[in-house]
Amino acid sequence: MASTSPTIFRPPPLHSHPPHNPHFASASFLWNSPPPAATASRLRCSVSTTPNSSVLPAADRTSIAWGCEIESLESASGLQQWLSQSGLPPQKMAIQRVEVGERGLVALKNIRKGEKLLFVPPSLFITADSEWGCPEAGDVLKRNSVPDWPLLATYLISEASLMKSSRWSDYISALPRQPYSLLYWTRQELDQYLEASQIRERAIERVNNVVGTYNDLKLRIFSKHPQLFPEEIFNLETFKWSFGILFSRLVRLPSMDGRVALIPWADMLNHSCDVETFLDYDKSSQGVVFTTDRAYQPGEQVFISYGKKSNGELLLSYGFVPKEGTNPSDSAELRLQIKKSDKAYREKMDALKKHGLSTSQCFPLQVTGWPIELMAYAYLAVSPPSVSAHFEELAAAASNKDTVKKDFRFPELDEQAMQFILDSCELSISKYSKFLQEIGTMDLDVTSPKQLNRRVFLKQLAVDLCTSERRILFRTQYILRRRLRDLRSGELRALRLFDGLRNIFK
Ligand SMILES: C[S@@+](CC[C@H](N)C(=O)[O-])C[C@H]1O[C@@H](n2cnc3c(N)ncnc32)[C@H](O)[C@@H]1O
Repeated sequence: MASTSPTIFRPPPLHSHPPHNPHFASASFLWNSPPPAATASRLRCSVSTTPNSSVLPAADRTSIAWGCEIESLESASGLQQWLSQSGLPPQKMAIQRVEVGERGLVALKNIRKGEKLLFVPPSLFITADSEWGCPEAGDVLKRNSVPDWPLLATYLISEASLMKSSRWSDYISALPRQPYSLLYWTRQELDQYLEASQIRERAIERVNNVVGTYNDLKLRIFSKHPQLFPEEIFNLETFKWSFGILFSRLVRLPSMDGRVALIPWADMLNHSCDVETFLDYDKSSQGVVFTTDRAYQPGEQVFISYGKKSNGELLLSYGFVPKEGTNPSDSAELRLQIKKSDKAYREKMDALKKHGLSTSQCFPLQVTGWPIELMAYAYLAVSPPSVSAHFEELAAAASNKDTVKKDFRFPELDEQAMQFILDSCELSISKYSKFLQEIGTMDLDVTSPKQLNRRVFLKQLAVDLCTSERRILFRTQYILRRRLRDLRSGELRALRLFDGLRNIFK
């Protein structure tokens, strides 16, 4: 895919574990064509540049002027009323305060296993084709071929700024004013709390992409149409909000060719690692539905799955970490590095480069094992210069391209490769353990109770994430130690047998 823009929302790094469920969208957008010369149309939109400051408590003046505090159910009841007036059929669930996810959909009646629920009609979807309250702004973005994600981010801000005159006003009022997302962590918080986890780098990359996307839109479009996109409304703070909303609520609909959409009402469902059902468009009922994979009784919270995501990925996009040991899709990234002192360092680096890899590479570990790509990388790392003819083959196998043959075997390198992975694993465990020990004594150093609450909350998330990632590393360490022991005792037995035979022949 060619990009003419310096700002791209890069697809998530390629992993070799099974593809994630497609329904909750992952960010991936490219700006494909250069913007045509802007043709000034007659501008007649007016956006409210004086946010309703009465909505915000004094301490939050820098925050955005729409959305709600998630604990409040007032806007949720406004949302339910508007939805039923706008074509949402009667529901077996209602928005309530819940233990998992703060607000969620709770069963009002008995719900059977295998029942279809929701039936949100397409007229209630927000997509890249939705009509703009300010059509001129939408036209400018479309003329500039802005991809779906930044287009939707701008759309949300544009509609939010129209307040009551937007057709989505009741929906936007019920969106969280500050979505739980790593986008809201400062760089210092990311460095401090996620020091041991590879999610820190992904979060920094994501923040940079959002900032880059906003700067790009500003340079190419907003600055050329200041009447349509005033900076008081279209600024980094509001973009952080709209991207936070998209990361935590945008849905990819497999039955609509992977279209991405915000689906009011359906986006009130929280995630559970115990269910597998997901949102999709149902052609027969012409609406977004999901089919329950268990029964619910009145009063129980109803869940869907946001996809087979690790705890780190859930924290990154949705701002929560499931309880330790409850997520079968959990994984931890292990960094493997080829030492500069390696005699074949250059040759290995060149082979890796050819396949889009480098001499320092992360691979996902799960409690059930590790990918074949990691093993190939480890073989390459421990290969002596005498087997340089195989470097290219191993580098190709370490890349996660489906087309590459992966049936390599180097039994003579097995022990060294496993020891290499074990050493990297133990190094990583020591980083997690040091962090978890230090965070217990970390000074929260704040004066306001609001700040203190936030710190305690972030600290807990960091502890939960690091504990779950370290657990996977411990499991990997255990398996590797056992295999190495078996390998060594097998070799020892073979050696004893050989000695025995030699003695007989003597
Ligand atoms: C699609 S929205 C679901 C509705 C959301 N609870 C609300 O009140 O607007 C996704 C957000 O819900 C929360 N959430 C979803 N599943 C959760 C879970 N299992 N544990 C904690 N929070 C969860 C997170 O804040 C996440 O960013």
